[in-house]
Amino acid sequence: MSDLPGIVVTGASGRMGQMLIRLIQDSAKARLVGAIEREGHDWVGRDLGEAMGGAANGVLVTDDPLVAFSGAQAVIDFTAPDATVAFAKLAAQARLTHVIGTTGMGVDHIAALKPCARHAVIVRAGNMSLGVNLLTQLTKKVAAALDTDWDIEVIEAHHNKKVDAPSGTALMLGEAAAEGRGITLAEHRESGRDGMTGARAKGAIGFSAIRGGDIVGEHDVLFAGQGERIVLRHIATDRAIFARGALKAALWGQDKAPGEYDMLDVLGL
Ligand SMILES: NC(=O)C1=CN([C@@H]2O[C@H](COP(=O)(O)OP(=O)(O)OC[C@H]3O[C@@H](n4cnc5c(N)ncnc54)[C@H](O)[C@@H]3O)[C@@H](O)[C@H]2O)C=CC1
Ligand SMILES: O=C(O)C1=N[C@H](C(=O)O)C[C@H](O)C1
Repeated sequence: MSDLPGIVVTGASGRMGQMLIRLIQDSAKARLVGAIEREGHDWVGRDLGEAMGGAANGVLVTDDPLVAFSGAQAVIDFTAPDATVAFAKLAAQARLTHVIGTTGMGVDHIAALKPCARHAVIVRAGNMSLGVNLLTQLTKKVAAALDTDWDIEVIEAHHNKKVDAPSGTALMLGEAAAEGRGITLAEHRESGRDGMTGARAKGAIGFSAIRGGDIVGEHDVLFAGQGERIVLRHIATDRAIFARGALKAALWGQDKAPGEYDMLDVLGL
């Protein structure tokens, strides 16, 4: 039996699930000990390696988190909000580090994580990449330097299968801009313009979402002034950047006290 932390991946057949499984299998710092899919999914009960179109790897895909979590040290979860809350309760009982990449979480979902974080480490971020997390810091700094004569818009583009908008990353960037300005995003958020919207509210932080094709994820933070504009941009071309961040978070969490953390904590930014 290896001493390397054992990791479970939820949403194993998903875009991020498969990326994570490949990364962990190739890693010298962790081992893959479980794979979870939703009840009724045709991968459940199958060997994971074969389900992914390769050689058998001895990991059976299960829809039972209790089975998968026994003997694990961390779970990496890129699924859907309700599923993530259910996983958080079980991960807390098993004292596993829970890395949450799932976006589209509402206030109730986020509130439900609080009691879980009393028992286990939770690392949650709408974007696990180094580049985006650094961009949040730059956004905060620029927003702090400019007054409300500068309109702030977060523009994001993603593939045509994405189900939530604005993206988790866009919301992180919007929160960073709000923090820099010393306001709350909840009170100044403007999104979903259509029809006779009226003029832009001074001081609003706006969101625009593009969906199409296979775009991995692109984010601009636009500061639009009179006669000049500043654009801070991140372009993701490979989902591996998110998977690498998530694995880093799972390993980082192994010696931390229970609580809620984000990627700024993990990356030391
Ligand atoms: N934080 C970050 O860095 C990133 C976050 N994401 C987010 O991760 C989530 C997943 O993204 P994708 O992999 O592109 O989606 P996807 O749709 O390809 O995969 C989601 C998987 O979760 C599975 N699933 C749903 N409910 C489940 C349940 N109750 N139990 C087990 N499995 C369940 C689905 O069957 C599917 O295989 C989205 O919320 C997305 O926005 C995606 C990329 C990066
Ligand atoms: O759904 C995606 O694909 C992505 N989701 C995250 C988000 O909502 O920001 C991160 C990344 O942009 C890809």
